Amino acid sequence: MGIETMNHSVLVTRQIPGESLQRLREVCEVEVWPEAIPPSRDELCRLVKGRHGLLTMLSDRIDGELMDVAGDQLCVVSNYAVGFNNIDVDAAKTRGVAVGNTPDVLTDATADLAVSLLFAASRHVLQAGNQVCEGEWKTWEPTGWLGVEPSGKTLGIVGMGRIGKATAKRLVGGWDMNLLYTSRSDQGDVEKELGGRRVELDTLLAESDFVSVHVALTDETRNLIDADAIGKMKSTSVLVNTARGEIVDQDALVDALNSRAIFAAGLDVTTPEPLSADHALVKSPHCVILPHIGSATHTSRNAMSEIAVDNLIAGLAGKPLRCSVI
Ligand SMILES: NC(=O)C1=CN([C@@H]2O[C@H](COP(=O)(O)OP(=O)(O)OC[C@H]3O[C@@H](n4cnc5c(N)ncnc54)[C@H](OP(=O)(O)O)[C@@H]3O)[C@@H](O)[C@H]2O)C=CC1
Ligand SMILES: O=CC(=O)O
Repeated sequence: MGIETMNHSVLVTRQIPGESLQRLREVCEVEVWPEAIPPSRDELCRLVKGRHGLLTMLSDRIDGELMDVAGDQLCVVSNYAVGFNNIDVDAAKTRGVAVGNTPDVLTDATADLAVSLLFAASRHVLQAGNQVCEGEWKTWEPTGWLGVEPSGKTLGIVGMGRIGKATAKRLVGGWDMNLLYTSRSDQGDVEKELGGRRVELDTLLAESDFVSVHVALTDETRNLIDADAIGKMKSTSVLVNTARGEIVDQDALVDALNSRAIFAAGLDVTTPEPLSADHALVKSPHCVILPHIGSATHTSRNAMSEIAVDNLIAGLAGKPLRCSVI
């Protein structure tokens, strides 16, 4: 494979962890964007020209225009993520460009983070901790920092995919929660294992004490959790989103948190990313926001590097990708 691809040129849009880039350098010419901040659109357009392969991130918009700028020789785009809403897959299909992602290896890490956010939001973990850091911890207060508990309550999983299932497994098994979920596809195995019930979104929102969002971002799921949807939630409920910011209407969420229409929210994803420090959600005492760190463990990120590089090498050689989204 090395001989066939040796004169191929690949752009990697950020440094990635692990040793896998070394493998890539053995089979083709590699340029890695050296900075932590992603290349601008103009920079990306300049950098993709003449490349055979791209190893991209969520913040890189890979559309038909960019593929055309790259040129006809482009044969593979390998996304360093399981989500691939930043890539125009139809445009890639039309141009015969293979598209890969990194599923499974980040499922546990992301489900762990969803559970962490659920607890952080339910128990004011961030805000209470900040009180200590700011020297404002005066005394033990019988009525201070009162939160809500998941044990024995109802969990609503929006999108019973890999991460949705892993999150449900943790919370049903560990905290004895009752499970409701939405899914387009039949999930008989989940119901057998976890005893859940598949329901319409409206029912899930109305009956759940904790709602965790795990659908992929598509045209159908953009703003799925809008003002109307949030309006159906219980005033004591907690919303967690580790999927994509665009799935939740943030203005509606701000209103709901400010008016105490829901109890709290925990977000690993926002629109835009990064969210400015003066955004109402960041300021809200009822919201915990993390900087999109769902898959950020050594194990997951190293494994994602391996898959992303395997995808790229296979695509350059015209072979089926290890994990293809097309
Ligand atoms: N915060 C982070 O760092 C991370 C975030 N993510 C996000 O989590 C998402 C889920 O990942 P993963 O569980 O591995 O993916 P899966 O593909 O296993 O699950 C995606 C789910 O989305 C549902 N879905 C897809 N399209 C639609 C639609 N149009 N309408 C309704 N439901 C839809 C699928 O439903 P069905 O089964 O019916 O097709 C499925 O349940 C990723 O797409 C990504 O955005 C992932 C990893 C890390
Ligand atoms: O958001 C991360 C991903 O892998 O998708």
